[in-house]
Amino acid sequence: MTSSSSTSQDALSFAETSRTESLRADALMEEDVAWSHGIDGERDGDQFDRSDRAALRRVAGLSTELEDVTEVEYRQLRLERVVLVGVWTSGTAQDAENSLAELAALAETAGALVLDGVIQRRDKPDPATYIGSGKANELRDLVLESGADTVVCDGELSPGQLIHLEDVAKVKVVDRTALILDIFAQHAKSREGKAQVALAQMQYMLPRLRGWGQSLSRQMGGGSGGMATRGPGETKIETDRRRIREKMAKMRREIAEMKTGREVKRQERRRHKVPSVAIAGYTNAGKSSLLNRLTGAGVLVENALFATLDPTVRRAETPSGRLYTLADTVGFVRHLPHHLVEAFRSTMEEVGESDLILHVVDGSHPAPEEQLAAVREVIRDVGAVHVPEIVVVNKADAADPLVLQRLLHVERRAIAVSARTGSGIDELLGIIDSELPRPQVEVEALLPYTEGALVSRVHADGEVLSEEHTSEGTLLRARVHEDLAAALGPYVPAAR
Ligand SMILES: Nc1nc2c(ncn2[C@@H]2O[C@H](COP(=O)(O)OP(=O)(O)OP(=O)(O)O)[C@@H](O)[C@H]2O)c(=O)[nH]1
Ligand SMILES: [Mg+2]
Repeated sequence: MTSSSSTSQDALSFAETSRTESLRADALMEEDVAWSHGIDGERDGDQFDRSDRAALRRVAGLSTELEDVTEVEYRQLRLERVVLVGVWTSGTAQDAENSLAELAALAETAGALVLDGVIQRRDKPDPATYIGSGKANELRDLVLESGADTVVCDGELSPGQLIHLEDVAKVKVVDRTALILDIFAQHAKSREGKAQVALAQMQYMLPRLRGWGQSLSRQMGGGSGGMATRGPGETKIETDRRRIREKMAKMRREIAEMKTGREVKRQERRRHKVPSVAIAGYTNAGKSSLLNRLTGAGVLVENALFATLDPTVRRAETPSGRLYTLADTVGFVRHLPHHLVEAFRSTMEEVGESDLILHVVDGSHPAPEEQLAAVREVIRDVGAVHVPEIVVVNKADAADPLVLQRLLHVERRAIAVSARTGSGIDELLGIIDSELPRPQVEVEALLPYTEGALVSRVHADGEVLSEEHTSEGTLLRARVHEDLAAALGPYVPAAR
């Protein structure tokens, strides 16, 4: 390391420059915002503390890279070595451990290496430091020992809590919400998905700007020549907030437009009376795998949380030959930040408007019942309670047979399958067939052989009860929708 690089490393005091949201703010607000590049001195009386933090840094050589890292690179750099912290307020010790194990999976999904995890028993999180000042000191030791560069808390922390805990731990502190948002940002593929995530991030960020007021412009600093351009903190915060709000309003309009487009498509499906099935479930339950199994579609399957963020709708056919659509959905997770639920509501509405929900749960997970409950809460949240639900206990190949038995016993309408081996899939297809709404009108029609297309339509959209090839044409008895019944009208024999 040259001396110049260590100087700039000092300037980029770790804890202060590294809040996910502050750089995110930079990225979200794009290049039209000229951040001031102040480095030092915005918060007086903090100088010693800050050099202290710089001394604690364990990751070498970041300073030179930081100036032009992309968001993703930033995250990989920053969420490299993490220590997890949970506050256990209710439930059993096992519940607390499961929750922290899930946080570890989330952190790994975000690209972090989990070094350690601690759980603290408290009646409620400490208003100042989340875990209490004594524990915060212990945490600091743990951070030092393990060489972690980040602490991830299993909850949503107030801006004040984040700052206090950072002051003690002397490394960056992020909460579960920020982590989920980060993963969402990484995985969203469609324009709408990306826009929704960006909006949720801004929403999350907005109230936290004030808490960081005095040091925000310094946090934004990345260059070594920034001191001269430093602006007055509070005024700048106000400008930033206004710009973020403007950007959010614009984004909301754009999302509304995109939603109209999707609504049109959905109405088209409804007009054609194609029944729809939504695959919902906890993240990593195997929803995409099941979709693949059921339709042979090549949907991304990853052993990562939130591999799917954009709704994927596939055409499928029941064993009896009826067409329906099968939609993959975003995975649910406990403590999904409420504004994120809001942001994803449009995606989840699809679930509410489907004819059947396949609620996939990972049978090999330590607490599948909890996952079921968490997902149902969201299903209730988006007003989809009226939609019939089949519980699909997946990963039967890897699950404890006793757990499977228990789930199938408790859940009234449940089936155990393995998307991996294919076991239970035929039975599931049969259930889908019988659960899908049936066309209402029963007709008999004699279709001349020139009307092959209409015959095909009856097969695809309706339910053929009998079919006979006569000398005059195809004699069909079928249940069909009103539209199709009208189309068949001319061929319905006047008298039997
Ligand atoms: N053993 C076993 N593993 C499975 C089965 N189905 C899926 N998996 C694995 O579980 C992991 C998650 O599968 P996905 O289909 O991506 O899960 P998902 O519910 O779509 O996940 P998200 O989109 O991230 O919410 C992958 O590693 C799959 O290979 C199964 O039946 N048995
Ligand atoms: Mg998926």
